[in-house]
Amino acid sequence: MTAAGAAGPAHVEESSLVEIDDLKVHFPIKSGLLFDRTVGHVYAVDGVSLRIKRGETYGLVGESGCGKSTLGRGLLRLVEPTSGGITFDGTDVRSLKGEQMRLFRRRIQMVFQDPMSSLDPRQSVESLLVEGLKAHGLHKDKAEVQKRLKSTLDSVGLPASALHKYPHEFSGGQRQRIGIARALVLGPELIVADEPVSALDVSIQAQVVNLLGDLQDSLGLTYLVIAHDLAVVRHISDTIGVMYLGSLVEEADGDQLYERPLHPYTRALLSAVPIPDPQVEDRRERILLAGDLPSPADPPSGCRFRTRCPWSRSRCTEERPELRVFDNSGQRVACHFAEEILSGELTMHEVRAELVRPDADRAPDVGAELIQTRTDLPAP
Ligand SMILES: Nc1ncnc2c1ncn2[C@@H]1O[C@H](COP(=O)(O)OP(=O)(O)OP(=O)(O)O)[C@@H](O)[C@H]1O
Repeated sequence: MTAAGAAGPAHVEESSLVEIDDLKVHFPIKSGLLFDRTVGHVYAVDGVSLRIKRGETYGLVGESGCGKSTLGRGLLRLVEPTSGGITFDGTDVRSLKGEQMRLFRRRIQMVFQDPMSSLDPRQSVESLLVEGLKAHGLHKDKAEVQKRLKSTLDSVGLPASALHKYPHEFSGGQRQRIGIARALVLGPELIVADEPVSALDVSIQAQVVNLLGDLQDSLGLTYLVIAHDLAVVRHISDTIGVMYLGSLVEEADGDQLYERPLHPYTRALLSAVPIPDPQVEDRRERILLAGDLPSPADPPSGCRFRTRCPWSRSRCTEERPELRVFDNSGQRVACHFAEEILSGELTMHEVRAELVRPDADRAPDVGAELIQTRTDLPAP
């Protein structure tokens, strides 16, 4: 039985387009004059299991360096996984070779963060779009190609005249539309969007997010959206996975994760997202994470998060928590003490939580206060 199969969310029984099982991507660290000695490894992805249902958006969040992009690239085998299983629509991706691999790549396309650096400035939009078709031998019928290019541009809200222009002639948002068109032109089933809106102005982000939603509805696409920003992922994701130092620490339906974050890392991430309602914003708890993200070349023993966790106990040093089903809601969490933390039974130790109390009788700058110990932590 697979790891996720053993302890997977309710949606495992539904049709999964992507199944990732205990995936590991370890990059060797080389040394010596000829860089021929392996002196260690960067554990970029270190045992991730997840399912992406056909037609859904799976949002993967976590701080920079936690392994999100490597997971996305490993799925396409743009980096070769060290171990683990990847199944796409029932096909074992890791066993594909040559022509089979080429055909598979057409079914999954990537959209990158910075359209300016992912689009060659010397190529016209037409040439950028035809490039993918050429790689798959789909460029021979010129009339058919023109029809395809124009309808693809139309689907991303760009006029046919854009074909003869160059990337620098477009705004950031339009360039990202070209990046999306380039992914769409091959008719993929899954799009891996790596920080698709992070390089854009906030006012433009919503337009691109809406476009992705419209395309999903009209074309039945499945998305893996990678982002460091929970606010972006919340609006588009059916399921959200939270990554920390190469591992998935929590997974839940979008609303569930916001209503009842279980993992201390998710709680800390959510406590940093601004809430538009000033009354709620004033009352809520903020958890400040102590210290920096440890190096993925030298991860802590046991729970990877324990060095920054205000609730960690000795068991966390000794035993790495499995991603397990929390209750019959399907929410999964990798924390030994999720139940005790949620109920308030477990005391934070050496807490560094920034708290604004609802009944504060102090000046409004109380947010800066650091409290030492708090036992009655409410669910955020
Ligand atoms: N080709 C590589 N060789 C060696 N180390 C790598 C390679 N690619 C990524 N890494 C390392 O793997 C870790 C995870 O990187 P990754 O880019 O997947 O993280 P991320 O969460 O996507 O962060 P970001 O949002 O900054 O891209 C980082 O420590 C990174 O330096």
